[in-house]
Amino acid sequence: MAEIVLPAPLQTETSTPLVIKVRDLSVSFGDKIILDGLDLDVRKGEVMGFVGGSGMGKSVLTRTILGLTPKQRGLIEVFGADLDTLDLATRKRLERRFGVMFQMGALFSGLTVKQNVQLPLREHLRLTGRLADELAMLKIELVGLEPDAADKYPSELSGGMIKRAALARALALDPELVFLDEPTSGLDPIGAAEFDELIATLQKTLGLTVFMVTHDLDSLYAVCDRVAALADGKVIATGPISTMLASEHPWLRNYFHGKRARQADAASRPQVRAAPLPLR
Ligand SMILES: Nc1ncnc2c1ncn2[C@@H]1O[C@H](COP(=O)(O)OP(=O)(O)OP(=O)(O)O)[C@@H](O)[C@H]1O
Repeated sequence: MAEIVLPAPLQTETSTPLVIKVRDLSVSFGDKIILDGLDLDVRKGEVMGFVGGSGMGKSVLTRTILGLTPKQRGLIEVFGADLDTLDLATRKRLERRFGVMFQMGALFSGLTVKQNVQLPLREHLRLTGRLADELAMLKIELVGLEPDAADKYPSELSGGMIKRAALARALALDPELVFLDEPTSGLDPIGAAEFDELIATLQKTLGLTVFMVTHDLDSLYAVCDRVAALADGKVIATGPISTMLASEHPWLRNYFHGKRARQADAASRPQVRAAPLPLR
């Protein structure tokens, strides 16, 4: 019997596959409710910026998606799989598909940059020492560090170098999805702009999906395709910057129309602040 070939489904914007799907997520610590029925979609190939007031639960959401913080209720799917239901081996295989850059880099202080970058390689792959060295050096170069940074310890690095080393570690396993928790915090404006540019370039060239928690308005303008905003335990708005600017929600009005917001908006104009990717 002849094989029936079905046409490939149309990939409209709304049918872009979801890399992260969160539904009705609730997380509490004791009687303190942090996330309360939160829904979120992150689409394949996009940079999603995640914003919200300090202490609102951005890092808690990231850690819950990663399976590091337990949830009380709700569904979380990463690459279409509910991490809670996977056996250990399947879960490990899935975890190889995402990389994480924690707040402030979170490098191991007793390990060199190269050894830090090699940690995920050693955890997930059986490599010879030489191959692990070569792969780590590739990642170190990929993030714009000089080769001599490889043998330095975190205490010998500048803030910007620490961020780059942490990004190299997050990219060690060639992930499809990268979580970045406040990647530009603590950097001066020039360092932050360079880091934004690096993220945008890597996202484009490696075809990454990026979930980026940030307070940095410049990063939102320069790097993100869409933004999701967190308040009162829920995502209160999702969309491109234009959606955020049009929102009447008091927190969003304050965040996107306050004094610092106007500076970021002005700085995102050509020639003033490098915008590596056009806003979509
Ligand atoms: N393990 C934990 N036990 C108890 N409370 C916690 C725990 N982790 C986080 N919290 C609380 O959850 C709330 C949200 O914290 P989270 O770090 O997610 O905030 P955030 O939005 O990332 O803040 P910031 O922007 O300042 O980093 C805070 O009140 C924090 O104290």
